[in-house]
Amino acid sequence: MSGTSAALTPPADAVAPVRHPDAPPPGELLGAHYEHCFGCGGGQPHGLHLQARAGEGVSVTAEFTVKPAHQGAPGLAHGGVLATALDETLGSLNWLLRTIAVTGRLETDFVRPVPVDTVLHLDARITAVHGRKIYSTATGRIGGPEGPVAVRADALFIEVKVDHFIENGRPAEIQAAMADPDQVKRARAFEVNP
Ligand SMILES: CCCCCCCCCCCCCC(=O)SCCNC(=O)CCNC(=O)[C@H](O)C(C)(C)COP(=O)(O)OP(=O)(O)OC[C@H]1O[C@@H](n2cnc3c(N)ncnc32)[C@H](O)[C@@H]1OP(=O)(O)O
Repeated sequence: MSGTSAALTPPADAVAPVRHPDAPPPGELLGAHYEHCFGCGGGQPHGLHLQARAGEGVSVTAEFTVKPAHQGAPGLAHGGVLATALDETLGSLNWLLRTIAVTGRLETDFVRPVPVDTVLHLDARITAVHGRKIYSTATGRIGGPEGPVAVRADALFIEVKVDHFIENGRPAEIQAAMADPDQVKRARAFEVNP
């Protein structure tokens, strides 16, 4: 069963997404937006270590290998972990717009069970933009990039300013991030008109 709620259907006056002229070229790895991100950071031992790569237009591809730490049922990936993989891949699309945005809504279909050691091949693209609202869709396939769909999602991301993190994040991590020149550089790469 699948279906997209009205909140994830772009309004009639939504526009097509525009790839930023300084977006990484197709094929380039995007890298982690934050070292301690559970989805993409190298500093999380049990994280997903998901690696996203710029695609054509406003699209990305990504891979995530399911590890024993990601189990829900014996030998199978936890659904919340698979939703995280979709969320992270969809979030990385904002590199291509150079916009900072957070997930407002994520609707996920779990189509097939995903065993431990499986490589999940993810593919995501932005479908429309309406003001601060960014509409996107993703699939995760198993057995190869052209294999059967195991999970899919539609999402709505909402554009925010860097202040969103500064005002809401725990001060210790915010101060550490702001003191790290690499982190500041990565945050800038997301900003519109830096
Ligand atoms: C220094 C560190 C830098 C790090 C940089 C990289 C970070 C990247 C991280 C990526 C990590 C991976 C990704 C992650 O894990 S991101 C982490 C998970 N997400 C969050 O924590 C977000 C929590 N939510 C919020 O902060 C607020 O609710 C936001 C900011 C989203 C909106 O509150 P705000 O007060 O700003 O805006 P608004 O309420 O006026 O709404 C605006 C418009 O949006 C529409 N709307 C809103 N919500 C929904 C909804 N649920 N369904 C349908 N529609 C919704 C709303 O109707 C309105 O539409 P319209 O009336 O205009 O038509």
